[in-house]
Amino acid sequence: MALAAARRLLLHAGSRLGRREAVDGARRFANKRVLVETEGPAVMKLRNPPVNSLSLECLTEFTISLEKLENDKSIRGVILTSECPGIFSAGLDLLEMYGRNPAHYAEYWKNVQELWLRLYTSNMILVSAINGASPAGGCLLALCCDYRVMADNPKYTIGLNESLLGIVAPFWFKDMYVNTIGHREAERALQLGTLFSPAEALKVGVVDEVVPEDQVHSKARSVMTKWLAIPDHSRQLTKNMMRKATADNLIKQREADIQNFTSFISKDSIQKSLHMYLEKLKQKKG
Ligand SMILES: CC/C=C\C/C=C\CCCC/C=C/C(=O)SCCNC(=O)CCNC(=O)[C@H](O)C(C)(C)COP(=O)(O)OP(=O)(O)OC[C@H]1O[C@@H](n2cnc3c(N)ncnc32)[C@H](O)[C@@H]1OP(=O)(O)O
Repeated sequence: MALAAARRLLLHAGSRLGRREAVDGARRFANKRVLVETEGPAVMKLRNPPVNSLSLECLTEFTISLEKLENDKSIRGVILTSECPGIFSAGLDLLEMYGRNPAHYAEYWKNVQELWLRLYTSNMILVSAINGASPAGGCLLALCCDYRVMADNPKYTIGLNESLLGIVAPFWFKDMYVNTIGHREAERALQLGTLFSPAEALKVGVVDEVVPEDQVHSKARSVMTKWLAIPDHSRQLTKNMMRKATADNLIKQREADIQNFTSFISKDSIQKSLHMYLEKLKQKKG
């Protein structure tokens, strides 16, 4: 209920902002954690500092922005990137999965599923400009895209590292990984929780291209131009043919997946692992 109300408020605020900024001549709309520019190729920028973690609010704003873009028939493609220096996205917000109650876990997971289904089955062309670290849920966002361009900076890593946290990537994360890099590579990377450097990610196929950091956005734009030259109807039908079975696999068991997540994440042993991981992140500083 609370989330539905927040969603209505955000949609309303979003459309108000949209109108005001359009009057200013800049075609863009924004909510607090997601900025969308629709001048030229549409660009969606995550801005949830310090690390673009996907909190419930961030997920909601992201989903709403995507919905608005989908509803605008003049927008055929979106570049997904980050406004946080050095970070694409740190993935799901660990604080949404630690020390909360089962109802919260269920609500959070429903929203993670919702964003994934919308992104993965989007009719728009999605290109990610990966300009920073992209672990776990950050990698998931990138994997939803039709093409991934990553900055050539060895400090940036990408991959599904869940097993390093003592948690397990859900079957639909795994399915998408397998679809992208093949069964053997996915099996190894998932068990080891591998975070790939840009060069390794390119080699294994997690990303499609690695370019110097200052060229990530221009490359993403030129990729978009190429993809926009393909007729929408044939490209969309082809995308749907490639992705539908994977999305349907979650759709047919969404409720069971929410139950699985809630009971798994509520376990004392899992909460303990998350606590240790969060402590490790804190200690990294000191
Ligand atoms: C049987 C199975 C059934 C169902 C499945 C069940 C459950 C499992 C599914 C769960 C799937 C999970 C997916 C995820 O995405 S989990 C999140 C994984 N993310 C990570 O591991 C990234 C962790 N972060 C980092 O490695 C670094 O922070 C990063 C991104 C490289 C940036 O480094 P740096 O710039 O040095 O910044 P800091 O580390 O100092 O971080 C700053 C600040 O942010 C906090 N923080 C970092 N990441 C997160 C996060 N993901 N969520 C929340 N908060 C995060 C960090 O703690 C610091 O906080 P502080 O208060 O100390 O300032």
